[in-house]
Amino acid sequence: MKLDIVTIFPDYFAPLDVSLLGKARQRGDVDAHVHDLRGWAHDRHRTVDDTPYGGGPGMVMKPEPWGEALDAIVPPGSSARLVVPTPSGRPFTQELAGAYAAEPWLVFACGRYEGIDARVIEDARSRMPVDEVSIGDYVLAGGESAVLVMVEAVTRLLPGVLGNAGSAADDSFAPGRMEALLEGPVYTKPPDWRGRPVPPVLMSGNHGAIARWRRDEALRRTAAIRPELIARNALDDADRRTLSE
Ligand SMILES: CN1CCC[C@H](Cn2ccc3ccc(-c4n[nH]c(N)c4C#N)cc32)C1
Repeated sequence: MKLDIVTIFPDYFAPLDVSLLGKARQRGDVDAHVHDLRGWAHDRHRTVDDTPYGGGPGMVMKPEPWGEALDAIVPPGSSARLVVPTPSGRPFTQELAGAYAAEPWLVFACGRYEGIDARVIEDARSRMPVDEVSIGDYVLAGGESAVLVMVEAVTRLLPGVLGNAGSAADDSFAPGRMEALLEGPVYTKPPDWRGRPVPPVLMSGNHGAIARWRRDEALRRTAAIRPELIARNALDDADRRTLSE
């Protein structure tokens, strides 16, 4: 997968060089490049913002630097999808992360101030698919944190990145039977810690009983914390018994 990120804070993306994603980059599974938008701002002060037409608070990101940046990064006819984080975007979900993991090339545009001049998105839509996406119902100061979240959620789904292909398939919200259940509790050594034992079933070696216990814990947690998600799952009689307890 090819990733390009345009931002006025390139240092924000130092985390892309660590952990699993850093290894994926070193292996060549992910070809990621971070671009400083100010490289396409040609005045002495490298200006990327100006006052909003119609008045109002704050500043708006000028269209010219963005237009030149996207022209330079995405040549006409290439197959990039532009992803623009914004609080007014469609929700970023595990399903969308899975769709993005199948894309050959994602370009992320990190806005700041009050956002990017709307004509930048309009112009980009004339030559590539553009998604305006939100990572949640709260307001950040810019798009960089959202891009870090999306890049992690997407690249962990790429073959070989997690190093344990089964993990992503068992995620909450991953397609499949555990469609939208919250993760249950996890445990590791020691078997007893501060007088708190690990649930005995997890050390029983009975894989059927372990799977049932894990699903029951996920059902109970989901019913308690996100009851609206229960209906999104294919429940069997055993599930319904657990939820009726
Ligand atoms: C007061 N104003 C309101 C409009 C947005 C201004 C800050 N900002 C500028 C660019 C930009 C990009 C994303 C986000 C953002 N916030 N929350 C989310 N879930 C996001 C996502 N994805 C926020 C952003 C602040």
